[in-house]
Amino acid sequence: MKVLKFGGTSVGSISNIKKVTEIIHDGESKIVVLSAISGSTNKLVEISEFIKTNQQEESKKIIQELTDKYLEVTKGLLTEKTRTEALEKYIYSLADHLIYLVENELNNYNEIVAQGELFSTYLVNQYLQEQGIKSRLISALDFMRIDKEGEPDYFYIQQNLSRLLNEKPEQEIYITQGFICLNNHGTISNLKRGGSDYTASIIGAAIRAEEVQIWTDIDGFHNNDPRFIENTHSIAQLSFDEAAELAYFGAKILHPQTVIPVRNLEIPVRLKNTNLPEAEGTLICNKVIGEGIKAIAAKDGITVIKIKSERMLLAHGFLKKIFEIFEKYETAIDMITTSEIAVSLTIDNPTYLQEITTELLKFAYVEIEENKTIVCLVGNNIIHHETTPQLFKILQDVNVRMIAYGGSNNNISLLVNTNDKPKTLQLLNDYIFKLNLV
Ligand SMILES: Nc1ncnc2c1ncn2[C@@H]1O[C@H](COP(=O)(O)OP(=O)(O)O)[C@@H](O)[C@H]1O
Ligand SMILES: N[C@@H](CC(=O)OP(=O)(O)O)C(=O)O
Repeated sequence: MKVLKFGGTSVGSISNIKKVTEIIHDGESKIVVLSAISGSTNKLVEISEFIKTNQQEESKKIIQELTDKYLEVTKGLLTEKTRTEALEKYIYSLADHLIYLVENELNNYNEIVAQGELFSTYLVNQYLQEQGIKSRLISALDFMRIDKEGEPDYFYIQQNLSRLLNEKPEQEIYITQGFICLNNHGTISNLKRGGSDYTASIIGAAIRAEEVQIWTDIDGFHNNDPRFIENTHSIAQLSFDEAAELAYFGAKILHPQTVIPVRNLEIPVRLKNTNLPEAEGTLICNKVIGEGIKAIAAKDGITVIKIKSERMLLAHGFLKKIFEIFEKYETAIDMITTSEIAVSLTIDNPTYLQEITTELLKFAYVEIEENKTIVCLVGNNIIHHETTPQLFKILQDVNVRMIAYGGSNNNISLLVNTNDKPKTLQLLNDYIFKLNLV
């Protein structure tokens, strides 16, 4: 069985839902994971933010926009009166519920942001059934659960998912929600923004799927960020390691954790374009093909912490002391460079920056630099490849704050000012891809 995930844009309009239907209605039994209609999770997050600050008028305006969008898609998609009425009733009671939360200042973020996926799956399932397709909606809240560390609870997921699949076998399509889950207390939670890809790969691992497919609005993984660079191209094949590095370092097309559940089970992940199903897309699997730089990605919102101490010189245990502080505040470090008297490291989550700084100040000088971007070059055995030294030519044109080279054979990372990101991506693109260095 395959698992097919369709993102927000794929379910974001009537015409796209019809394209999704054509793709999934091929006679084979499958699990279909859907995200919320594009833009709706952002609106739900805004509602939650406005509840926090008790901005009732603003919240109600967004609730109205969401209601209008949901009604528009429903009316444009469904033709049977009873189904349309059931959906309309659902939409109005969702609006009433959200207004109730607003008026009573009840900010349950997790419950609010879950509504996008709950609606899109309900709608698409009704549409498929109206088309006479054998489709069944199974709620992610009946099987998808994370433990207290936030990791998928595979035993629970497998048991419950197989029970639900066996309850009504012989469906062509089992639809479920991406992103949402239960936590270890059994209350509603989620897999973090963009987490529907992760849902698909967790399900893929749980059922030992033949393949996990991620359908979006572009024909696979591109060699550079298409939002900043023109004429990027799709990469036919990436190894799990290469894809994981690119996703972690900002390639938005894939949630960073997606490859984790499927890597050891060797379940391939295929990235496909809903608007161009015939395009090959990108196959992510265990095979490593070629050497050298395959793609560039960039991750914003990086903070540098420079820790300086005269006594660092020859002082063993200095780094241990630093790392223990980051461990205490559960803050991951992405890049690190050292000199005789200073250590610079980067974090992408500044939640505990103040607390970390206070503890570091007890034994060192600390400088903080914000608004940095990690630009990451990825490819098999990149650090040994003969063409890689070419990339250092760009250093004369860009202000590079830090370089990580050799931490892994597949990755070279450069830290630059976020303002310089487009220029850096373009320069690298010109040097590497236009000059055909790979
Ligand atoms: N290296 C890359 N390759 C392909 N797409 C990328 C890359 N980096 C960023 N993107 C962006 O990722 C988008 C798809 O991801 P996303 O918006 O999360 O889709 P969905 O809503 O379908 O989950 C593309 O439209 C593209 O702009
Ligand atoms: N709807 C959620 C989950 C998700 O994965 O969405 P998308 O597949 O559209 O990136 C979000 O916006 O974060």
